[in-house]
Amino acid sequence: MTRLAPTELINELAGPLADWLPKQRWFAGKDREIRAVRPVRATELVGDADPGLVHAVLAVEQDGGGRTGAEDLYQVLVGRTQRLPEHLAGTEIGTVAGETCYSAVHDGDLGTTLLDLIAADRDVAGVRFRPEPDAQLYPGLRSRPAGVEQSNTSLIFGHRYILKLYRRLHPGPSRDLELHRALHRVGCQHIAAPLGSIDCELRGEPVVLGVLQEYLSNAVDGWAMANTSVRDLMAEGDLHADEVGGDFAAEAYRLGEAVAAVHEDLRRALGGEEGDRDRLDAAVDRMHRRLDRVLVAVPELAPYEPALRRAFDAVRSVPLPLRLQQIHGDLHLGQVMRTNTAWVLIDFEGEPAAEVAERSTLRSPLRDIAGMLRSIDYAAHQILVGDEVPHQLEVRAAEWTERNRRAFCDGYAAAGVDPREKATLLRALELDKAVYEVGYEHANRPEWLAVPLAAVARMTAGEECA
Ligand SMILES: Nc1ncnc2c1ncn2[C@@H]1O[C@H](COP(=O)(O)OP(=O)(O)O)[C@@H](O)[C@H]1O
Ligand SMILES: O=P(O)(O)O[C@H]1O[C@H](CO)[C@@H](O[C@H]2O[C@H](CO)[C@@H](O)[C@H](O)[C@H]2O)[C@H](O)[C@H]1O
Repeated sequence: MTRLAPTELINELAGPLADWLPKQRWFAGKDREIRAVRPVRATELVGDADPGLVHAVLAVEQDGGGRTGAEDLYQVLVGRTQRLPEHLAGTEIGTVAGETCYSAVHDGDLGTTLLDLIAADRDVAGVRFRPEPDAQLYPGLRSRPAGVEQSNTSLIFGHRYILKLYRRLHPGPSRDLELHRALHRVGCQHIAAPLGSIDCELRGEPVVLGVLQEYLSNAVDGWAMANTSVRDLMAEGDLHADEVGGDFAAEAYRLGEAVAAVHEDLRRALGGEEGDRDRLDAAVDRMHRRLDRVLVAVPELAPYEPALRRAFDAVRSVPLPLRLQQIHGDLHLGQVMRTNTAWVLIDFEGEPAAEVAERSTLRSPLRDIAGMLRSIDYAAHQILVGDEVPHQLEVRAAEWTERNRRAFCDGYAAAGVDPREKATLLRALELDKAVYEVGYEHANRPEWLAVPLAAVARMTAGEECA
């Protein structure tokens, strides 16, 4: 079988890729016209069989959004075949030189190739497939794509492994992999064990393309669990949060303990330092800048601006010392999973809004706590969005939130320092997160904008507003 060489294939496929990319959930530049798609590198992983498999890194040039000429890097896996099986029909990208090209992450047999290459510790033309030193891998398992595709694409292998393939690539070390490795080294019980990785060099720098992890096959994510509890409560409008079957407080307590343990493990593994007044001021300045940006996009936030700025400025005079260290950076209920035995934190990529280089700056652990407290508030209040809400249910939502936020802080305090002791900083961090959420919901889920806006209103109630 004579085939186009991989780079030639991707060059020929550039037009169809430009149509296909914006339809993918993980494609970050949906709002800007694509000017060009070029292969930065293309590697044949399966060449002598049908289907074949090509690994490619694309440079996608887009205009608009004030970033004219900006180029982003994306990872794609392209399957190529003479005859696309019916079950893969929806995955087609285009046809080139008589072969149908399709998104290979949907092909369970091609997924096996990735696992087998990691297990065999192979290099293929500069793409390095590595097992972690202590990993015992069983090759040969077929893959299936994880149901939820978000910023990246994850493949699940039986009940054993999950391989996260990063889509938008950022040359340089992967925070997600580095922190998982560091936590695993100190025996952290609240992460999924890292088992392998895929990387290559791009523009002279290493870039992590994928991370293989232990698959938590019996786990439920925290958002789903909290929602079940809230629904149970709402269905029983006359009962209090501690009287209904689905009470979440014991889980919120355990979650607090788990987050404290991960913070302690991060300190043991990677150290920390004491923040000074300058660092505190820089953090406050970042809060103000974020508020400036979000106010432009969402004028509904304007009435709360004076109270928000006061809450941020209050941080300038909080007593030192302030402990800084590596933290999760993007902690919310969707980033934690409950297995039969423990809460596990996933996805240590860091704060989505921050530049990649900035994400590894040492931060206050209170930032993670603020993220989780906001998430508990979200779980109770998003369920009421859009309906004429009976007062009774609003009271129930407030009770649920209060009960579970308290339980979470109690759990954290039992295993570490009580976050409520630093109330001024915690309040400012929560408000900063809520401002971020206002921007996020406005851009992504406008129907949920009311959730963080109402939270800002509640948290600043009683204060003089604009
Ligand atoms: N180790 C794991 N075991 C089981 N499911 C997982 C694991 N890691 C992630 N997931 C599932 O995959 C989803 C996406 O994972 P995540 O790392 O957050 O990827 P993304 O960067 O695309 O958001 C999670 O919400 C969770 O449902
Ligand atoms: O999933 P990511 O880590 O990329 O985070 C983004 O999406 C989150 C929504 O999935 C968003 O989280 C917000 O909504 C959650 C409920 O869906 C809630 O639990 C969080 O508290 C709230 O911040 C997150 O802000 C955004 O960065």
